[in-house]
Amino acid sequence: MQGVWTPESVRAAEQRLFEQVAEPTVMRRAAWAVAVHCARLLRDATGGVPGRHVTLLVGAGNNGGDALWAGAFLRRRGVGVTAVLLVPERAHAEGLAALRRAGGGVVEAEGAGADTSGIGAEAVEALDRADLVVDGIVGLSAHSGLRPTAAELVRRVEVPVLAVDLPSGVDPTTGTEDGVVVDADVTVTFGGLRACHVLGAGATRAGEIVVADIGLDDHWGRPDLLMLDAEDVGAVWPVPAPDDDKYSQGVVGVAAGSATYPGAAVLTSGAAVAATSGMVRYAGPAADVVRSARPEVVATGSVGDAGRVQAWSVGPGIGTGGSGREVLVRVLESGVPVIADADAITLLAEDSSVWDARDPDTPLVLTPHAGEFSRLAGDPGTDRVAAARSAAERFDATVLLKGHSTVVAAPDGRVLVNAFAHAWPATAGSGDVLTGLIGALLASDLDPLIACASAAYVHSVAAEIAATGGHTVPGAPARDGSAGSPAGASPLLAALPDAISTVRSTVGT
Ligand SMILES: NC(=O)C1=CN([C@@H]2O[C@H](COP(=O)(O)OP(=O)(O)OC[C@H]3O[C@@H](n4cnc5c(N)ncnc54)[C@H](OP(=O)(O)O)[C@@H]3O)[C@@H](O)[C@H]2O)[C@@H](O)CC1
Ligand SMILES: [K+]
Repeated sequence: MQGVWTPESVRAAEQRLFEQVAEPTVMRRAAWAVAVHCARLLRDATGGVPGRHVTLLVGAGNNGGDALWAGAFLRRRGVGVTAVLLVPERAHAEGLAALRRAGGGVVEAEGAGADTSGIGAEAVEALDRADLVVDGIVGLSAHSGLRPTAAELVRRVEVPVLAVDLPSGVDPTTGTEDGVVVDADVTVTFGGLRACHVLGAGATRAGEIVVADIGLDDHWGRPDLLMLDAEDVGAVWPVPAPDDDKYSQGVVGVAAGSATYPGAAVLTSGAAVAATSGMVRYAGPAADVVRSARPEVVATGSVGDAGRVQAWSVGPGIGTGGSGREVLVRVLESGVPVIADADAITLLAEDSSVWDARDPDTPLVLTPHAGEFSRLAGDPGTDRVAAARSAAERFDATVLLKGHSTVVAAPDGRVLVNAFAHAWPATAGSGDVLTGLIGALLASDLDPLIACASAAYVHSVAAEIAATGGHTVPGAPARDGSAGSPAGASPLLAALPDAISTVRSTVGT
C-alpha cells in the first residue's frame, strides 16, 4: 500500500524536516536526485553525459531552485547547462549563483530579439540546443494554468523532459490540467507521492515517477490517500482453503439485464463467477440466457425466488422504469451488502423513496461514472476526491467514482485511488464486469472499500491483458492506458482469471 499526500501535508512534513535539517541542505538533496536522473535520461537518449546540453526552465520559486542546483551539479559532469528564467528578479538566488559559479549559462525567457510569441532569441537557441529539458517552472505552489510565456516555452519543447516534483500545468491537489501542460518522461519527486501523481491528467503527464529520498520519511503524517499495489490485492483476494466449499466463499446474487438486453446479465454474472470460487445466483428476466452462457450460475426469474445470498450486485441493464425499481427495492431491503451500479444509481438519484428500502445496517456500494455521479450528488467538479468523500459521507455508502483514475471513498473518510487510466465510457459493458467482481468480493466479506479498490485493480490488469494479449507486464498496468488496442467487455471478462492469478502470484515475492 502506498501513501499519497496533498500539497498541505507535504508542506507540513517539510516543515518538520526543516526543524532538523537546514532548508538549503534539503534542497540540495532534492536537486542531487534530479541531476542523477537527468544524467540517466541523457545517457538513454544520447548514449552519453559529458558534452550534452540540458536546458532548465526556471520559474519563480523553489521548484526553479531545485532545477538551478541540479544544473550546477550537472556542470560538474561536463554537461552544458543553460537556465531560461521566466521571472528573472524572483529566480532562486542561491541556486542561480551556484549555477553561475559552475559555469552554466543564464538567459531570460522574454529577453532580447523576442519573436511574435514573446520568447527571446537566446531562449529559443537554448531550447534548440537541448538534449534534455528540466521543468522547474512551478511545483507545489502552482495555481491555475501556466502563464503565456511558460506555456509557449513548453509548447516548443521537442526533446525528453524531466519534471521537478510535478509536471508544470497540472493542479497539485487534483491533477487536473488547464491549458498547456508539461508532458514529462520522468518526474522526480521527493519523499512520497503527491495527489497529482495519481489523479487526473497528472497521473499520465508525470511519466515515470521517481520518489527520491530527501529525509522526509520520519516526518509524514497520515496519508491523505492510499493506493493498493498488486501484492496488496493478491493478499486479500479470496482463495479457497482445502476445507472450503462453494458456499463458504460467499454466495453473490446478480440482479442485472433484461430479456431484451441480456448482455449485462451475462457480463455481471460471468465476472462474479470468475472472481471467487463462491456461488453465483442470478435473478431476472435473462435467466435462460445466463444459464446457457454460464451453466455454473443458479438462475431464477426474480429476486424473491433467488434463495439466500450474502451480497447483491444490482443495476446494469435493469432499466429505470417500474420493474427496475421493484428489483432494486427488493435487493435493498434484503439485509445483505449491495453494490448498486448503472440503472440502480439513476433510480436512486431520481426517486428518493427508493432509499427508504435500504437496510441502514448493511453496507451499500455505489459505482457511478461522472454523469451518474452528477445525477446523484451534483457535478463532481475537478476535486474528485473531495466529491467522492462527501458523497460517501452523505449517503453512508462506499462510493467508487469512475474516471481517468478511479477514486474510492468510504463513509469514514478513507480514500483509495487506482491510478491506472481507464477507458470506462469507451467500452460498453466494462462497468458490468466491475459490478460482478465487487459483488463477489462483498459476498466473501471483504471491507467494501478494499473490495472496490481490489476489484478496480484486477479490472485494470484484465483490461490490459485483453488489450495487449498479455504482452506487457501484467500486474503493473500502463498508467496511460496506452498499451495495445482497446478491447471489448467480452475479452475483458475472458482475461479475468489470468489477471487474478497474475496479481496473486505477486504475493510474497
Ligand atoms: N522548501 C524546500 O526547501 C523544498 C521544496 N522543494 C521544492 O519547492 C517546490 C515548492 O516551491 P515554492 O513553494 O517556492 O513554489 P513553486 O511551486 O516553485 O512556485 C513558485 C511560484 O510560481 C508562481 N506560480 C504559481 N502558479 C503558476 C503557474 N501556473 N505558472 C507560472 N507560475 C506560477 C507563484 O508565484 P506568483 O507569481 O503567483 O506570486 C509561485 O509562488 C516544490 O514543488 C519542490 O520542487 C524541494 O526542493 C524540497 C525542499
Ligand atoms: K515542475
